[in-house]
Amino acid sequence: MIGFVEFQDGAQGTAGGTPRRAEDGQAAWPAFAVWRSTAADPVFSEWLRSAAEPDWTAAVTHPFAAAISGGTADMRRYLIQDFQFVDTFTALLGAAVAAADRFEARVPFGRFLGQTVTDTERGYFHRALEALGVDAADMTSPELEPVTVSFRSLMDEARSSQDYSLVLAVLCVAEWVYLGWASRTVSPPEGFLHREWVELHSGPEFEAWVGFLRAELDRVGPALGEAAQRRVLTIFREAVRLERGFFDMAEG
Ligand SMILES: Cc1ncc(CO)c(N)n1
Repeated sequence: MIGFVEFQDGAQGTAGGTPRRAEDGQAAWPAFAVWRSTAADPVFSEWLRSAAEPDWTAAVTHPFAAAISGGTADMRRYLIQDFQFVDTFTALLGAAVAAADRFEARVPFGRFLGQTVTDTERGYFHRALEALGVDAADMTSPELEPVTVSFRSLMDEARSSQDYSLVLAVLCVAEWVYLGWASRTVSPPEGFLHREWVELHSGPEFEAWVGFLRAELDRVGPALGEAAQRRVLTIFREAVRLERGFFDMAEG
């Protein structure tokens, strides 16, 4: 039994200020087999993404994300918390290498893990946190915001499930949402803090990476039974809600 439906998001039932609404119950969304017969773009990843509205659009058009693109966002709290997100995200990428159902699917995860997250992105974090004057303690073990705790719990649930479809769903949300806001950047911001963060999440290579994650969901999702498809939908929606909440948290 998968326990990610309920997770720590504070006594008020919010994550980063985004209320959970009763009408968000997954039963309201049609099954993939039904939805597919009338959808304009009838792929599994689009079934998931459209079920995650309005949080999806709220995340990719979030004022904090727009402020990163515009070079004005105060990155300090956001990057301190995100470094802790990335720690768990990296472990989840390792789970994807382990859980993928074939060699050719393991390769992009391994490549992204080794060449991007643990290399380019790690370097960015080290330079950025140093430039922001973040001390060693806040770099390695800061006080976690509630939304960071919730997001890490969700990723840990997916990782320990060792279920490829669930691991994939969470990874795909994180990367697709980031491609969404970063691609809206009109002109590169001047300072490296904002500019490199946009560059890490946009451009042809990152688009191909998100394209791979979507294609994997489109490949394995339709073959699942209806109950398993619903479990993917539930974790996908929770991840999108947390992406929105993470930007709310960053805004303060
Ligand atoms: C919260 C969050 N979501 C997604 C990404 C992109 O991996 C990130 N760095 N942080």
